[in-house]
Amino acid sequence: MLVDLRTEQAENPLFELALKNAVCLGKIKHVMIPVAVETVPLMEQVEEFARLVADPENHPLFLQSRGGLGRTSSMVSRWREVIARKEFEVKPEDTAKKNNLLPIKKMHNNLSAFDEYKTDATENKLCFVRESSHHGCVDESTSHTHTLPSRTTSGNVIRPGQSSHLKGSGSKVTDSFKGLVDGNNSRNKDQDFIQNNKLALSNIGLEKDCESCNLNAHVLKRSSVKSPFEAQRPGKDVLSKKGLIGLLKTKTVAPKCFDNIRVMKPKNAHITAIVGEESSSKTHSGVNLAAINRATVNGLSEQFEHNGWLTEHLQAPLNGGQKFKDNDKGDEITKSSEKNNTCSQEHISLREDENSDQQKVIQVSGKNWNGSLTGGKPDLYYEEPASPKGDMCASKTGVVRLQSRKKAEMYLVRTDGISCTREKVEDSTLAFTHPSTQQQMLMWKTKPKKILLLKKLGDELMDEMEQVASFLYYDEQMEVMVEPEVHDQLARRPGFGFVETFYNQDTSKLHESVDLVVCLGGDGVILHASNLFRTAVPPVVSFNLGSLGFLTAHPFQDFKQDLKRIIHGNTQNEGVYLTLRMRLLCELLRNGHLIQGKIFETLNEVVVDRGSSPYLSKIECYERNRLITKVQADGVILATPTGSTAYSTSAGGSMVHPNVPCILFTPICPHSLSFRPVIFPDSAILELKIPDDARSNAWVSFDGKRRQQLSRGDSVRVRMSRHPLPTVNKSDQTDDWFRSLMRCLNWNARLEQKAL
Ligand SMILES: NC(=O)c1ccc[n+]([C@@H]2O[C@H](COP(=O)([O-])OP(=O)(O)OC[C@H]3O[C@@H](n4cnc5c(N)ncnc54)[C@H](O)[C@@H]3O)[C@@H](O)[C@H]2O)c1
Ligand SMILES: Nc1ncnc2c1ncn2[C@@H]1O[C@H](COP(=O)(O)OP(=O)(O)OP(=O)(O)O)[C@@H](O)[C@H]1O
Repeated sequence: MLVDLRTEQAENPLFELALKNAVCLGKIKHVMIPVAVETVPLMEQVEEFARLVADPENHPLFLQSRGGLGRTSSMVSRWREVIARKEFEVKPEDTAKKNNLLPIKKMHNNLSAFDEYKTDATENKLCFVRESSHHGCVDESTSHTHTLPSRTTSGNVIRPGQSSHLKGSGSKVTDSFKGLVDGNNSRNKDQDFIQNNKLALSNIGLEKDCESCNLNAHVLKRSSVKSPFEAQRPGKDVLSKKGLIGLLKTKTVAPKCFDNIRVMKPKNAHITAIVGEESSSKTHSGVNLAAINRATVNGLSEQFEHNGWLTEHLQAPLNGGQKFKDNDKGDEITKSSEKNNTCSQEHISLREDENSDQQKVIQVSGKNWNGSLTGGKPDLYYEEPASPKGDMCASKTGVVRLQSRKKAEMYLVRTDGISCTREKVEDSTLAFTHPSTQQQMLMWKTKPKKILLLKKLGDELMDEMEQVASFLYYDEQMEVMVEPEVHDQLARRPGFGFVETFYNQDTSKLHESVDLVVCLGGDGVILHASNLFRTAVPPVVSFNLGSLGFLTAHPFQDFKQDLKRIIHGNTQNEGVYLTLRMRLLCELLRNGHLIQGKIFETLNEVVVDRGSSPYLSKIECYERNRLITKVQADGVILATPTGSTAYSTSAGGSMVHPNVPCILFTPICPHSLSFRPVIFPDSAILELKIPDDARSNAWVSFDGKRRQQLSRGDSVRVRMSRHPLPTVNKSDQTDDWFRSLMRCLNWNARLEQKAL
């Protein structure tokens, strides 16, 4: 069976022809699960795929799209999630025991969506393999923790192929899958489903590949990783060059040398497409994808005329019935056996009736095709005959010279420590497909209900608090929650009995009930809000009632209209923009061991300084256990992009747009002229340690609070937190940021130069 994810036309008309014919002859089942380019498959589509895999009648099964666009890998990785989740649902107790996991309900409480997929689908191993999908190969990857966003695409209908035995399977699919998920009495069916899918998974040789290329370094034991988020961080040796090279060695990839004719060939298949001539084709074991006796090549001539290579090289009329001649020299294009591809004696023949442009004939045949099998799995390959080695080109002097137009081909291997993908670089051109950071928009799926209203400390701003609270309760029918100290005052006032509160001592569950946080005050209130939410933070909207208010984008006088827009935005089909502000997760360590309860989330920065000691502080700085420098200074600031405009700026650090994923490393008065602030990527894991030979202890503080001493041998380990603080933009993230720079820091305010 061929499962086809394409929505676009195939580049290669031969492939389409071969496929149509094979389907008509009932030699292959062709199922379309269309996924638009640069989107990921919907869950129903993945479930449909899993169902197809579960049916042994569909084996061997090929999954194809077009290369380098990520659809096959998304499908495979989501497919694995489905199997894993399915397995967990079927035998939650066994699986949970095996993995030391919480039952799924409890997991819901404690973990986020992608945590839920922590199962034993690959026997606690995560390994990564992906064949280049440019070659229509079976594509494998295991990004278990990747919960890809589901997107609505047009034409998500799952269409069975023309093959009669597939007719009507579309509706059955959903039902049967539903049965598998819901019914207790379908337990055996469930187990078959899982078993068959797991079998298919092992058949594509993931474990084998890992072993064969000595990829132990890339295999993570899931059970040893407490949080899947942690698991996403590359371990020390996960990115080892040796491992990656080993992985690549096991993969054979046909060279791309013939851009405009690519013929997809399965193992042992014989592809022939002939107009007006009978040609027998053998049926081999395995998928008979392209076994074609006869095909009408409608419109082929036109397509070929527009296709570079052929247009250039096949202008001369060719003799009917003759083997295709290379230019006028009459050489038959024959590709001899290549060691790696074991593709021997394939012929590309193209015949054209001398007198008619309309009767171009193309014949592609391959003998002794062995395909390229890695770990026993079937691959589809493009048969790529030889192409001309260079291009004729006239120089200015009129001399015609031969210029090579072929650049070295390359792959891009990406890994996040768990999964690994290998992509062939199109036309050897390294390019970004999209920016890595984008503006985020908040749209409520259901209307928000509960609002946490915060104000700056003290008796100030009680009137403003009343105004906002009554607007939210009486006009917008919201539940309003305030801090205990404010509650003591507000709840006593007539008409404010509705306000609720919480226990300051335990705010760990606060994020589960609060939909939106409204802050009244300056930047300090937002820092305070950040401190209240140690894990996930609801969206925060802040009205400026402070002195500086760099982070408080909304003027207080607009509070009614802004809150309405935020609360009802989605019903008018327009969301509000958010800035996801990165926070830092900081852990205190003593002699390399975590100190219980000493974990902090900071929005601005963590500072290690000399405190009241008159001596220079000596701080060792490590990045992933690699000593990067010994600081001799008043201290070091590790700041987020949000914090870059606070203390870090005062110490000479750059001001960084809040959407840039990075960590700033800024020294405070370093006693070395060469020590300049640097910026690390957000993947950095930094550690600031007080060495044993330091003259004195140091101090550490988090957003200017929770200050504590660091003794010799103590350290603070800092990394990006998985929980950002989302702030609602007044306009958008860039506009808000520059407005704050100008309003609060008088950025680039200078009397303008007069004209001469
Ligand atoms: N020399 C300095 O610049 C210096 C010294 C100590 C602390 N701070 C900053 O103060 C922060 C704590 O703030 P606080 O309100 O609790 O103390 P605070 O009352 O001392 O306020 C410090 C000032 O920093 C401003 N500020 C806070 N976060 C900011 C940000 N992200 N961008 C721009 N300005 C910001 C505040 O508006 C306030 O005016 C610390 O996180 C630290 O960044 C700065
Ligand atoms: N509800 C609160 N509970 C406890 N501390 C708070 C609360 N609100 C603010 N703070 C703290 O009070 C201090 C002053 O906060 P404020 O909102 O006035 O900001 P600020 O830092 O002075 O900023 P700005 O310069 O923008 O006015 C900060 O240290 C802040 O962390």
